[in-house]
Amino acid sequence: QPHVESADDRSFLHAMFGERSLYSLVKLTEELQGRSASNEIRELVKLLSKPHIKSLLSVHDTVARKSYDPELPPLPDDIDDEEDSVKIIRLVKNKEPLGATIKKDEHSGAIIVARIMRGGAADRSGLIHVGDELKEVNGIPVDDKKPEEIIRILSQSQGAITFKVVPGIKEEAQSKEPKMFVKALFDYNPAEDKAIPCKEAGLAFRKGDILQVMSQDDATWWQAKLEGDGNQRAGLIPSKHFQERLANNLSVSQKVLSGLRRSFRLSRRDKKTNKSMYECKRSEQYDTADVPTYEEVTAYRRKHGDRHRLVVLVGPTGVGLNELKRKLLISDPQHFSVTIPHTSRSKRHQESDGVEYHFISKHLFEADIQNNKFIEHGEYKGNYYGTSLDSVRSVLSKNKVCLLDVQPHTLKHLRTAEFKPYVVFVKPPSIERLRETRKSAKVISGKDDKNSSNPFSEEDFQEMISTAHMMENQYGHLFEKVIVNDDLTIAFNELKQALRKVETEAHWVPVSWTHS
Ligand SMILES: Nc1ncnc2c1ncn2[C@@H]1O[C@H](COP(=O)(O)OP(=O)(O)OP(=O)(O)O)[C@@H](O)[C@H]1O
Repeated sequence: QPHVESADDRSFLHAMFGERSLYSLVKLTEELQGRSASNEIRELVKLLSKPHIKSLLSVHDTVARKSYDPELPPLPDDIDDEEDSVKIIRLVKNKEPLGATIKKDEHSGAIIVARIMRGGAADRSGLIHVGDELKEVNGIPVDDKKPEEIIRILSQSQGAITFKVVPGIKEEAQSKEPKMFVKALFDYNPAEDKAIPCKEAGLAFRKGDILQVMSQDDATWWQAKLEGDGNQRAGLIPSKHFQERLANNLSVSQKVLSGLRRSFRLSRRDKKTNKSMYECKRSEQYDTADVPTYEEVTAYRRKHGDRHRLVVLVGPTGVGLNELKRKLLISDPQHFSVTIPHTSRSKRHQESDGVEYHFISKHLFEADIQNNKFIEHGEYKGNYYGTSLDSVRSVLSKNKVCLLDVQPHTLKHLRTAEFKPYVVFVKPPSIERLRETRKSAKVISGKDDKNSSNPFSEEDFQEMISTAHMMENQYGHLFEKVIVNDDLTIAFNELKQALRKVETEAHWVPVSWTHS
């Protein structure tokens, strides 16, 4: 043909007509038309005319023609020189949300892309950016629409969505993936949060969860992922600052409420003498000061020969802290140990200094209180009793695991790089289970001086449960492990296993504990 001029075209046609497959196809067509009588042929015709075979062939043809690029709307002929350059973006939407939020600019009234969620569909496309101005969605102008209306249009559309945007000013190139991990110290559910700009974009988490913070660009809403969750998409979480403000407003009402509750039974009793010890001031009990938000953490694994983390047991009186400590000590006396308390009372003759107690003078005891040498101290019948920081150090320096039970308000003083406390909260089971399991247990009463031990009363159980509740509310964010002391053997095994894990496996600790 005269119009086939170039040598390239000619050699292409020559090669195509010389193709064996084309030859076979032509032969096949002839055969099919000529001999329609044969059963095999009829069957083949039937197979080839099935819709899915047809669509397979059609897909093949589309791919072979490379015609899978989106068909863009034609460019308008009369482009106004004054008009900003626009970008036409076509995204195919599946069930996954787009992962972008929009807002109306207060001054210009323009619809602006406010956020792109890391790892979401919009982010992965690389086509939409924060600051882009949205002009049209599927050909519908959006300038005059409210963000909610636009969201409705988006959520109703399926398949390909075409956006017309005016690109915003280019953002700084994203720095490499941030690696800040935080432990959440509160529960968060975006569905119940009135403040969040978009509930669907929120990330729900529980107290104790580890979050990887992906972006802190926004002062009120950070973007984060749950650690260890396969999901690559980040969600919105309240920033530390924002949560602190919220929580501060809340805690005023909480304080009023807690004032109405019955007070703690404050004593940790001296088992030998049944003394009430370690009273704490009411102001101290309610002094949480720092609002629990997030704590920056890092992975930590104890190296062989390193000191052990201090094991701190917390729980309401009578829940079984001493029982659990005793069982641990018996199970491995070489490994576990407890502190020796100080007292200002005089030594009895069957006692030895440094065994039952460190016996010191009242004067020295008072000086030590002044110098903050005690974790807890108290007075009973004119004598002081207390647990010193040095008594903990002494156990740890022998490379033993130190078991300590304290009032929860002392936790914040113990949370240092030196002690790295592993805080276990021992919780009572339901009141029904308390009645069943504690039938033969004795509450060692410190209320009278007669060293009496009585069975638990119904009131003891109720108080145990309400105190546990209160402790969890107020200090729950500091507990790394919660053990319900229902069946003693089960609780003990759970504790022992948790302690072994902490000694041998990597886990999260506050960043400040690792660079000292
Ligand atoms: N799981 C359990 N089942 C049955 N009895 C239990 C259980 N745990 C503890 N007990 C019993 O309950 C009583 C109180 O326990 P324990 O003295 O260990 O409590 P505690 O938390 O140390 O209390 P306190 O702080 O007042 O000294 C003891 O008689 C103990 O044997």
